[in-house]
Amino acid sequence: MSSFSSSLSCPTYRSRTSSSPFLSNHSSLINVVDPRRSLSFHSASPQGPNLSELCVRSQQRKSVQSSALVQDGSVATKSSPAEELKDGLVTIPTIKVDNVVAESNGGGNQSTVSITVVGASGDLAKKKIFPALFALYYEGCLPEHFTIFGYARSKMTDAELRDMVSRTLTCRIDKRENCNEKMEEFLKRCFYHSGQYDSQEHFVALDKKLKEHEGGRLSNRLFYLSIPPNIFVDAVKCASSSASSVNGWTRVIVEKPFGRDSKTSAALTKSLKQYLEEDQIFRIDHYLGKELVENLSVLRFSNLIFEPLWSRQYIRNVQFIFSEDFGTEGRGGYFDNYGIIRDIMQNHLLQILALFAMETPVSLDAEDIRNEKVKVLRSMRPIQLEDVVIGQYKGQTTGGVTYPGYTDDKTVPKDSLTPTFAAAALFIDNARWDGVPFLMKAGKALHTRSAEIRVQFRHVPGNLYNRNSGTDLDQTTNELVIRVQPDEAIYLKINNKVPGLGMRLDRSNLNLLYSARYSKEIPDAYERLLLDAIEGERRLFIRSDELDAAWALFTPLLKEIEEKKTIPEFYPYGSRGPVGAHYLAAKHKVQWGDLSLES
Ligand SMILES: NC(=O)C1=CN([C@@H]2O[C@H](COP(=O)(O)OP(=O)(O)OC[C@H]3O[C@@H](n4cnc5c(N)ncnc54)[C@H](OP(=O)(O)O)[C@@H]3O)[C@@H](O)[C@H]2O)C=CC1
Ligand SMILES: O=C1O[C@H](COP(=O)(O)O)[C@@H](O)[C@H](O)[C@H]1O
Repeated sequence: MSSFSSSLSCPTYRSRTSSSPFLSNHSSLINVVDPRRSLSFHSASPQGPNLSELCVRSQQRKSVQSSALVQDGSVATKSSPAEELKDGLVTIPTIKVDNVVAESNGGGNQSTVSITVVGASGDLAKKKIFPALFALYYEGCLPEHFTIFGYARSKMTDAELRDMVSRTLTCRIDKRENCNEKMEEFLKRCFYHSGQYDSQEHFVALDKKLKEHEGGRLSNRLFYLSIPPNIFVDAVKCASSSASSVNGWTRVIVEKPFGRDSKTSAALTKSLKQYLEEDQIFRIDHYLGKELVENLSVLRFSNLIFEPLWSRQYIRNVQFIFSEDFGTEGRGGYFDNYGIIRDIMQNHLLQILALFAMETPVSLDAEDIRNEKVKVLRSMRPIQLEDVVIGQYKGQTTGGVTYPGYTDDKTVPKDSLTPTFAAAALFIDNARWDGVPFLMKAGKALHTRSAEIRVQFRHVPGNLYNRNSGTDLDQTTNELVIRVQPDEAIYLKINNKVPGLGMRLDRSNLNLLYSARYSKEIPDAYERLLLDAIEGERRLFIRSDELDAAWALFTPLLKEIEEKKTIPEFYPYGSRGPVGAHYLAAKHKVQWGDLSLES
C-alpha cells in the first residue's frame, strides 16, 4: 500500500494491501496493477489535496468507473483512462478493487459496514470516535450503506445516544457547508444497544439488530473496543461468537493499553487469538495516524536530500519529545496503574522511533513496513536504569491559581510513585545507528503541550566559519524538527549569513509551517485510522510481534523501577520537568532541542 495513495485517498482510490483476503484469493481474476503506481500527484495547484478532498472525488469518480461483480460479492472497479481533475490533480489510471464499498451492477446485492462502538458511553467514544466517524461521513469517506451502533451497559435510547454524540460533533473550520444537515443525516445512522460486555445473550440481541439494518446485504462488521482493558477479552469473545459477520469480514479495533508488560501483553494476545485471527485485530496507536508521523516516510524516502544523511555518519542524536500542559485530570485511576513510560513511551514514542530508524522497506505494503519496524525494535539495546530519569508533578500556585499535584487526585494513592514524567536514552545496535543516542522525553503537567521529533546533525568538519558562529558549536549544527503537534511544521535550522557588510552568522529556519502552506484542516488521527480499519489497511496498526518487541525492551526497566521503588524526582506543575533530564542528556553529550532559546 502506498503512502501516497494512503495519505491522499479514500475507499475507491485506495489500492488493496497484499494481505487483503480479496486480493490474495482473487487477484488472478483481474489485472491488478502495482498499488505503488496508484498515486496521485499535484501538478498545478499550490495546495496539496487532503484526505477529504479525495473522498469527495472518489465519489465523483464512481460515476466514470465501470464495475464488475466478482465471486464474493466484492467488486473490481476499473477506472476510465487517465483523468485530469480540475485543479490539476492528475490520477494515474489504475485498476482498483474494493470489497468495502462494493456495489453490484444490479444494485440489489450491495455490501454494508456496521461499526459498533463498544463502550459508547465513555470518554474516548465521545471525544474521538464519534467525531471521527462523523468527519468521515461528512467527507463522503464512509460507504453508502453503513450503520453505527453504540454498545455499553448504560441505559440509553437511540435518541439519547444521538443527543450525547451530537454534543461533540464539529465540522471542519474550512467546511461548514450543510454542516447541520449532515449532522442530522449522520445521527439518523447511529443507534444504541445496551448490554453487558460478557453476555452472549446481549450480543445475540445486538446481532439481530445489526442484521435488521444490514437488510440482507453482504455485511462487514467493525467493533471498536473503547472500554477498559480488563474487559477486552470478554467483549471480543461475545462479539466474535455472537455478532460476527456471516458473509463478510469482522474486524476489531483494540485500544491501548495492550497489557502492562511482556507477560500480560502475551496473555492478552493469546486470549484475543482464541477468538480472532491476527489479521482481524487492529491494535491502535493513534500517534501513527497523525499527519506528520505519516509524513515521516514521505520525507525520508521521497526526498533525496534526507535519506543519505539518515545514519550515524551525519546524525549526532535524535530526540522524541512529548509534553502535555495538563495533568492526569479525570484519568488518574487508569494512569496510576500504568505511568508515563507505559502510557506514552512504550507505544507512541517507540512507534515513531521505529518508523524513523527503520531501513528502507521492500515496498510500502503493511507487512514490509512492519517487518522493518520489528527489526529496529529487536536491535535495540536493553534500557539501563541509569539511562532513565523519572519524575512526578507536584502542586503549584501561580498567579493566584492553584494547580493540583498528581497525588492530589482522589483516585491516586497518596504515596504513589508512578512517574508522570520520564526521560530515557536508547540505542539501536545496528550498523546504521551504532552509538547514536535516541533520547525520549515524555511528561504531563509541563509548561507546554507539544510532540516533536528533533534530529541534531553532526558538526561540519573543518568548518571555515566556526569563528563567526559563537562559542557553543553544538548550537550551530543543523537541526531538523518535525513538529507533530500543535502547529504542525517541518523546519530545518541552518546557518546563514546575517545580511550586511560584515561576516556574522545566525541560525535561521527553512520552515514548512502547515497552516501557511496548506489551507485545509488536518484530519484527526482517528479519522485516518478508522478509515484504514474499514479498508483493511494494517500499515498503521501494531502487529503482535512488534508489540512483543516493544514490551521486551521496556519490561525489564519497568520491573526494576517498580521493584526498587525508585522515587521520582518532583517537578512543579507547569514547569519544564525535572533537572535530572538535563543531566541525562549531558551524559550523552546532548542538549534537549526544545529547551534552547530559539527552539
Ligand atoms: N480517553 C482517552 O483519552 C483515551 C483512552 N484510551 C483507551 O481507550 C479505552 C476507553 O477509554 P475511555 O473512554 O477513557 O474509558 P472509560 O473509562 O470512559 O470507559 C468506557 C466505558 O466502559 C464502561 N466501563 C468503564 N469501567 C468499566 C468497568 N470497570 N467494567 C465494565 N465497564 C466499564 C463504561 O460504560 P458503561 O458503564 O456504560 O458500560 C464506560 O463508559 C481504554 O482502553 C483506554 O485506555 C486510549 C487513549 C486515550
Ligand atoms: O494515548 C494517550 O494519548 C493522549 C495524548 O494524545 P494526543 O493525541 O492528545 O496528543 C494522552 O493524554 C493520554 O494520556 C494517553 O493515554
